[in-house]
Amino acid sequence: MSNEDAAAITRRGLMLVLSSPSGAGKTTLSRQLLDNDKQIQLSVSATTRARRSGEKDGVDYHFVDTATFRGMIERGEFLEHARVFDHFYGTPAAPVEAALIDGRDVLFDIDWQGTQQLKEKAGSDLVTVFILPPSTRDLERRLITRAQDSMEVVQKRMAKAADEMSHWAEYDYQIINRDIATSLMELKSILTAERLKRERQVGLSAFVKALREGR
Ligand SMILES: Nc1nc2c(ncn2[C@@H]2O[C@H](COP(=O)(O)OP(=O)(O)O)[C@@H](O)[C@H]2O)c(=O)[nH]1
Ligand SMILES: Nc1ncnc2c1ncn2[C@@H]1O[C@H](COP(=O)(O)OP(=O)(O)O)[C@@H](O)[C@H]1O
Repeated sequence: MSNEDAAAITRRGLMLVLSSPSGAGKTTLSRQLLDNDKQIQLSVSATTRARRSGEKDGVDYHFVDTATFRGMIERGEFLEHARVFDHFYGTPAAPVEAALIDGRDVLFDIDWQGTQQLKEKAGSDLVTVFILPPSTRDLERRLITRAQDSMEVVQKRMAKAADEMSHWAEYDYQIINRDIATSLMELKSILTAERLKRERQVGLSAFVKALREGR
């Protein structure tokens, strides 16, 4: 390797997990990060919940029925799966493995149960971020203005928010999502710093060796 190869230093892909109570803004942040950064791709989960308007099958989620979901569990197709709000959600393993081998990063929008399962499997490849709302009132307002769920579902999600937030300290980083542009900048900063970690830049020793030898 010569000095001109700095841009080609091989890097190990990382797994970036975003969790939050429903309505805190992780879908919005994920979409903006994915638009901004072509080195990271979304892990598209399978779910048994109904599709919301504006959501696309295969893009936001793979929308499946319960029998299909159970079949996927039985065939060992999930990296992790959990029950959230009376529905099943799971992360298909194959696309994640393919991306990481390729040195691409993967973004996960999953709950604390899934994060714990991934921690056991992925260890140091995992970077976890918890998104908090600025206040309870903002959280409720966001769930209502999203206008995608019935009032009953909104109430259910509010009731579960305290539970979900009790897991905040299990995450590496916490972002309070007041203003979306600031939160996006903070998230991008985390990703940039994590990518620069020595242990992720697996091609670095060869690069430095070449530098020291004047090649
Ligand atoms: N464990 C796990 N949780 C997931 C997965 N996909 C989504 N979730 C979580 O399920 C919860 C509900 O997601 P969703 O129905 O899209 O509602 P939203 O978060 O309010 O937009 C959120 O906390 C998601 O992070 C998954 O594959 N595994
Ligand atoms: N920083 C923010 N300020 C105001 N509204 C926000 C902010 N972040 C997200 N929202 C809005 O709040 C609602 C819920 O956000 P969403 O990303 O769907 O949350 P989650 O995926 O965490 O359930 C959406 O209508 C979104 O446009």
